[in-house]
Amino acid sequence: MSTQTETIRRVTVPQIRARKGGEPIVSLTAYHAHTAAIAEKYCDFLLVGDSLGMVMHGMESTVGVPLELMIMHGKAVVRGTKRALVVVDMPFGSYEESPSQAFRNAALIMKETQCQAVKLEGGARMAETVRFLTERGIPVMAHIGLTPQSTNIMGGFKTQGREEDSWYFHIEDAKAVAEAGAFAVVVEGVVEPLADKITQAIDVPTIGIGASKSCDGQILVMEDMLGLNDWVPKFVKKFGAVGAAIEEAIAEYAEDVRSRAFPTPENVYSVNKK
Ligand SMILES: Nc1nc(=O)c2c([nH]1)NC[C@@H]1CN(c3ccc(C(=O)N[C@@H](CCC(=O)O)C(=O)O)cc3)CN21
Ligand SMILES: CC(C)C(=O)C(=O)O
Repeated sequence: MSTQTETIRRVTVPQIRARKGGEPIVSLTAYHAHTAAIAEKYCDFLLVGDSLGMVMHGMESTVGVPLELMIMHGKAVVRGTKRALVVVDMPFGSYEESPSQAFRNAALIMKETQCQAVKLEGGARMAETVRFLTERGIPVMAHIGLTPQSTNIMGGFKTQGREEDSWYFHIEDAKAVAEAGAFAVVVEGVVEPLADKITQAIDVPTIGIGASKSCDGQILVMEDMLGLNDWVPKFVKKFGAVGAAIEEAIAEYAEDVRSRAFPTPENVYSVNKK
């Protein structure tokens, strides 16, 4: 009898990179082991996004998210999955200072969580860091357009590229990170013709969120597309009504507790018969 167990291989970075111009790449954010296990049945990669600070922890932006929180949720998602590539976001303040700061924290994220790649925000200004990490064994997913960690500079979460004269800079950002070795680029919150131009300008996949179907793949915050959050950005399509389903179940539970309809005999332990 063979003692070898069948190993389920995770999707790899080169496999994602090779999907440029092919079948759209499917991805979602994931913050917990159980939802990640469901999502990986249908997704090519899962992102432990720093949006978790807002979605799970009630923060007003992603600026306050600590590295430890990213590591904690990264571990949960890696433990809960077998097949999907897992990317963990580098939080604000953990990588911008220097390439060596970025390497130290990215290596910590990878060692602690066993994820396959990290994501960081920024275009041309982060190209040197993207190259530094990639050359040292850390795959990097870049993130351009609307970069939420810069909310205090932008004065909110503002759609980018509404003025045509700004397109050049976004396209240069995409080229800079792709040439520096990023294996994919998240393009967030940009007008459709710009998303199209960015996708055509680089030879690695673009992963769109609020960036139209021109991109090589799509990502959404899982809670948004499930219909768990009341307010969602315009670019979200709600594919479910999970918030309503949770409320219905909790209301029924409360009613059953108050009327003593729950627990029922099936939910109660019995004494051993002598
Ligand atoms: N739940 C959730 N979903 C997300 O997609 C998400 C987060 N949180 N947190 C981190 C960032 C922030 N994101 C956001 C948040 C708000 C808008 C927003 O208010 N957009 C306006 C457009 C404003 C404009 O046109 O300038 C909208 O009406 O959709 C966009 C992206 C995307 N990310
Ligand atoms: C919205 C996605 C792309 C993200 O960066 C996040 O979840 O933090």
